[in-house]
Amino acid sequence: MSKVYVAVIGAGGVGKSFISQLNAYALRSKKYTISTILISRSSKALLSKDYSGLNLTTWESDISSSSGVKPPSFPDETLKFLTSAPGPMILVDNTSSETIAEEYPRFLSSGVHLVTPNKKGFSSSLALFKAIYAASEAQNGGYVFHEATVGAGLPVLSTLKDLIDTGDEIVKIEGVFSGTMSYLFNSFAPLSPSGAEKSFSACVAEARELGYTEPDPRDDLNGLDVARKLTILARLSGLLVTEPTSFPIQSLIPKPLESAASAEEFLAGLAGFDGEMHKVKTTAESEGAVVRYVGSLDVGKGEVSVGLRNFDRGSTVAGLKGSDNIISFYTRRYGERAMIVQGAGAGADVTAMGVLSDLIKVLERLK
Ligand SMILES: NC(=O)C1=CN([C@@H]2O[C@H](COP(=O)(O)OP(=O)(O)OC[C@H]3O[C@@H](n4cnc5c(N)ncnc54)[C@H](OP(=O)(O)O)[C@@H]3O)[C@@H](O)[C@H]2O)C=CC1
Ligand SMILES: N[C@@H](CC=O)C(=O)O
Ligand code: NA
Repeated sequence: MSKVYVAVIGAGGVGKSFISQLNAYALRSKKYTISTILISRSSKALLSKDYSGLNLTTWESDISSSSGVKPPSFPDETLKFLTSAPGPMILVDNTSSETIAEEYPRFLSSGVHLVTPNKKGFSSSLALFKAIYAASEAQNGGYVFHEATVGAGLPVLSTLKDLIDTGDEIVKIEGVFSGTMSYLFNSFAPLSPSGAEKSFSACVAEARELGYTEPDPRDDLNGLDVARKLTILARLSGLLVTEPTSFPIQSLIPKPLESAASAEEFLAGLAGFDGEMHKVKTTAESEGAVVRYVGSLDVGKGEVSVGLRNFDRGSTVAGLKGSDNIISFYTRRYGERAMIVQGAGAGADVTAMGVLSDLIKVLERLK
């Protein structure tokens, strides 16, 4: 059995589910002994100082007991602890922290492998994106996988890689890229209404409760989350978008709430603007359509667009359910009839599945 070390930073919705899936995987694996040496939240952490491994069944009560300690400083103490592990080391970043993402090149250069659903490293400055891949590709660099940064566990980035690696040309990628936006419009403006009409703000509260939104739901509603996903797809397709804000993004944040001091203040004020979204919905209905939030990347033209669009009631996009994403790849080989990936695009379990499958990809590549 090969012994592999894992450090988990971020144990919220996705992180908790990831740890539970990792525990089950470790128990059934006949090939790898997995030792989890760090689980860290923002102010409490569990460390296995002798590298023997933490208990993944009791970690949640352990971290809030006296075993929970102040997290090691990031990046210095964390990097030192990880690189002193007596075997291959995999860092799992389940936060949405930009500060952590900025240090990925340092960890990768030190031979630490990285898997993450955090979009920040791959969709902020182009310089950071390039530095991450350069560090990974350098001699003794760690592997990097981030499937869950687009479409959660759906095989979006692996599909894109397969298309490109086999010599296909990406023409256009379009669809519904946000589980939150999908849920909001599928519930607020459903194809076949059942029961009482729901307000937009009530749907936002539900999406948050279901764990679909970003830690701060304004990052979904301002369109930036979708813009980040399209930036990742664009860059991996060879279109070197400089920032996720380099193209027009339609924000659904009402102007007066742009200055809200916190997510809580924003959510408390949102109901006061339900009338605006109701108007958008009824305008679409009066044209026999439904409104949905979509994105499109035209690689040939170098164009990216993110925002609301009306869809014919018979279209596939109009008929999506729950938090479903749909991503259509138009390529030279797939021509007019796109290759389509569809399914739940947010939620702790489906995202954690994407993160764990990336971790397994790292394991399979270890010598
Ligand atoms: N939810 C989803 O459906 C999807 C999420 N993702 C991505 O997954 C990531 C996690 O999302 P989610 O689990 O929903 O978010 P949560 O807000 O539920 O969890 C975030 C976790 O990160 C911890 N954290 C934040 N900053 C730090 C830090 N500096 N050091 C250590 N821990 C830190 C938080 O600590 P504390 O517990 O103390 O607050 C919390 O445990 C995000 O990047 C998100 O974009 C991607 C696809 C889908
Ligand atoms: N907030 C995001 C989570 C996944 O990336 C979404 O709603 O799609
Ligand atoms: Na994915």
